[in-house]
This record gives sequence, C-alpha cells and structure tokens, in this order.
Amino acid sequence: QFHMIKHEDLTWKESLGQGSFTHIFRGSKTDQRDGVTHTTEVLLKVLDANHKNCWESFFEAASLMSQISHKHLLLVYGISVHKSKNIMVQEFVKHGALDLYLKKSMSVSVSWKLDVAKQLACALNFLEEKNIAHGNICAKNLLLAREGDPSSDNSPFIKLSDPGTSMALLGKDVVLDRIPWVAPEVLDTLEIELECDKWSFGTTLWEIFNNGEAPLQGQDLIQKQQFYEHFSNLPALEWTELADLIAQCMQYQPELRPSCRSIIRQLNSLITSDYEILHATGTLPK
Ligand SMILES: Nc1cnc(-c2cc(N)nc3[nH]ccc23)cn1
Repeated sequence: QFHMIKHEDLTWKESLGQGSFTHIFRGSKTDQRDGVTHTTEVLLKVLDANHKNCWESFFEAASLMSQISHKHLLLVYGISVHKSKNIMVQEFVKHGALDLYLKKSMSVSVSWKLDVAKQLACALNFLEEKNIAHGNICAKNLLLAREGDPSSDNSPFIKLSDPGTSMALLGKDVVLDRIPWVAPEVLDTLEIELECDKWSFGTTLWEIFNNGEAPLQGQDLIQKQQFYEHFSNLPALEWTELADLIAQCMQYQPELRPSCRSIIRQLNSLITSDYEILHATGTLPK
C-alpha cells in the first residue's frame, strides 16, 4: 500500500529538527515520468535507528495518509528503506508548523484564525466520514502551505500532518507530555477513537487563539496528570462563543463532544458574528 522510493532518487539537505523518535530533513526526490526527470522538494522523516521496533507503526501512520487524499491532508509520496534507515517522504509545506508561525507573527487576524480552524474542522470531518481517527491533532502538526496576507486578502491554507508513531508505542511519559492535547480517556486505554480528535481540536483552537502559546506551558508531568485528575479546564478565552465551542470539544465524557458537522456550523456562525466583524472592521454592524 506504499510507493517505494529508491534511496538514490533522494537528495538530503539541512536538518529541520526532530519529532517523537524521528529526525526530519529538507530534501528532494527525482523521478522519471514519460522520460522527463522531475525534481520535487520533499520533507524526509527518518525513524531513529534505536526505535526500529516502531517502524510498522511509523509506516502505518504514513499509510493512513497515503490511502486517502484530501486538500487539507499532507501528501505522503512514499517510503524509502535503506540499510538501517526507515524514511517517510512527504510533500514539503513551505511555511512549516503553525505553532511556530503564530509565535513569530503576532499579527494574524481573527478571521485568519477562524479560516484555519475551519480548514482543520473540514479535514477532521473528512476523516470522521471515513471513520479514521488521527490521534495527534495539534498546532505543531498543522503545516502552513500559504500564509495569506491581509493586504491582498488571500487566505491561509493548512495541511494536517501525519499522526506519527502511535500512542500505544510511545512511552507513558511521552503520552503524559501530550496533556492537554491527548484526550483524558486515552491515558487509560491508549486507544484512539474519533472522539479523541474532537478533544484535541479544542486544545488546538485554544492554541490558535492564544498566538501559538502552548497550554499548560512549563508544567511538569505530575502537574499535567493532575490537570486531568481534577477534571480541570483550560483558561477560557475572552470571546465567550469561541470559549464555549472549546469547552464543548474538551468535555471529559467523549460521547458529549460535538460532531464535526456541529463544529463547522458553530465556526460558521462565529465567522459571521459581530465579534468577528468588529475585529475585522473596527466597527459593529448597524
Ligand atoms: N511536511 C513538512 C513538514 N515540515 C516542514 C517545514 C517547513 C519549514 N519551512 N520549516 C520547517 N522546520 C521544521 C519543519 C519545517 C515542511 N514540510
């Protein structure tokens, strides 16, 4: 269920950092199509050699992304296995992770943020319709393909990255460190269901409207675990309708969380709300 890419068709460029058990590099791949050589910019995600036992989960995450295609899901070109290296070859998304982008550019508008939130909700709705749970929704896994700028009024465009190594194979501490993105019920079951993505969507909304600031920033694993044990909630945003949507998504009882359709409907009403118009135009509608 994978396109296998020959190692000699890959060119390695600079390191771009690391994820859970992975290192990522900028690179390019060449392929021959009807006798013409095409060179494509790619992101190379390498599984740590000392986590080889995760390779099937590593590729399972990639295969999830390559079995379905959607404009807001990251494109995975294939995999390359060379000596002891397991490599996932992904499309290169120009502006990188949304959390870093939001921290850098404090000037994005409310409508920009709502647009990004709606794109993520559409990607989740698509996955929900296929009964596929992602399991790692967060601003770090939202990649910005187009910045969109207020002047020429063109809008941002995001792509949801692959979920990475599955929760079941991550150490307990890695899972605890994902509080408050990981849904509370996952800590017991390590099973990812559709409702888990709704919880993480709420946390990601909170990140987007807090300019990429990580919730529970700097809290240690004990404090993070207690956050769930005390059924705590994230500090509410001042925009109450948005804070309500986040609270609906981040309900401790999974069955009470809203469907994607409801999330999209509520985002649409926020987009046309007075608060948005006030922020966009500086005046309230008559
Ligand atoms: N599939 C992906 C994933 N990450 C990027 C990316 C882009 C960028 N400008 N800086 C980065 N720094 C780290 C990663 C990254 C690109 N494509």
